[in-house]
Amino acid sequence: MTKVTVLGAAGGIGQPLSLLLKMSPYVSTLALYDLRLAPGVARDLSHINTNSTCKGYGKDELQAALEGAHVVVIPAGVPRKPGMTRDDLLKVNAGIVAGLVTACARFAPNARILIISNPVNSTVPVACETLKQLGAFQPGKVMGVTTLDVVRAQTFLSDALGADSYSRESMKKHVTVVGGHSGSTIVPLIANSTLRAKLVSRRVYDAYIHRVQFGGDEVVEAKQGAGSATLSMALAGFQFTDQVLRSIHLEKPDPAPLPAFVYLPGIEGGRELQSKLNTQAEYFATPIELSRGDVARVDAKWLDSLTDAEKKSLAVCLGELDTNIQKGRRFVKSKL
Ligand SMILES: NC(=O)C1=CN([C@@H]2O[C@H](COP(=O)(O)OP(=O)(O)OC[C@H]3O[C@@H](n4cnc5c(N)ncnc54)[C@H](O)[C@@H]3O)[C@@H](O)[C@H]2O)C=CC1
Ligand SMILES: O=C([O-])CC(=O)C(=O)O
Repeated sequence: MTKVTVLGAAGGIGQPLSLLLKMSPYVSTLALYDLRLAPGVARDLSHINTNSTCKGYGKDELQAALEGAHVVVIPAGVPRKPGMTRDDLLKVNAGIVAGLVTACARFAPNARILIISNPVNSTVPVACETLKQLGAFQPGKVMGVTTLDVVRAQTFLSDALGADSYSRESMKKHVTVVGGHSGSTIVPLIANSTLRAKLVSRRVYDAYIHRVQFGGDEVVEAKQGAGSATLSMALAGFQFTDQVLRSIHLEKPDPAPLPAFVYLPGIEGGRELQSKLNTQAEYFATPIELSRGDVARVDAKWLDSLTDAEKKSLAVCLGELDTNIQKGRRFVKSKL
């Protein structure tokens, strides 16, 4: 019996994400919370003939939505409009995330908390620092969701190589993304040297990296002020949640293929990764090992096979990432 709670469930991401979760065999109770419309969205989904129950909770029902939750997914918060950076969202979204994780600490203290709300590079530090202050921080249970970068990196790699010869599905084993979730903090890594060489010889490598890093802008501009990626994000958010759910449910789940943005000092292998990266940045998106739904270890193996171009991207990423992290930290400190 697994209860999943979505906070921000009536939004552009929340609705399709909830639909996908309603289809999951690993979810028995789906709780949808939002300041508006959640009971309506939940009633709609509750007519679907899968085995989970689905209930909506309004503004004053956060406690009931969270009680007993094993996994809490947070897509609550404002999205970008053209001309804005993700950083511009921090002022509003930091307060929303801090408020919601405070409620998680009270009502679902052992739930895994999956944070989608932007800017992830700062909202994850906001969540972790808030939980630390409450004495409720369990580092392996807080994960920033950077899966959309991975999904894009795979799709765009197939496009850049020629989708006729290189299917999108087959790209899953060849590329991942580390770093953070905005602009140049997004660092795609192509593990397959033959594919990498093909991109370089076609002179499309730099354009490919740029497209992955700024894929969010493409959608924001195309939606002309009506928000940012919602459907591809719902799929990405579902893929990541599914990875966590499989780790909770299955005796021998497949190794987790998707990275997460996590607090390194609190996780086995994290300090080693930090020291190998030679960085002060305590939060970083990296491949993870899950155990019963919690991040048990982070992996530094990928560092051994970086190309010069990837090393350069990583250096740029680390410079910017720590600034984003400190902004999140400062927000929490300013509320003391
Ligand atoms: N991690 C990632 O890769 C991505 C993150 N995002 C981010 O996800 C967030 C949500 O995006 P959309 O769904 O498009 O926005 P949206 O505006 O369509 O939906 C957000 C929902 O959050 C709700 N909400 C606001 N404050 C709340 C609170 N305190 N408690 C519960 N619900 C609350 C709103 O009522 C709304 O229904 C944005 O911050 C966006 O930037 C978007 C795409 C990708
Ligand atoms: O670009 C945005 O604001 C939304 C987002 O994080 C993405 O699509 O990657």
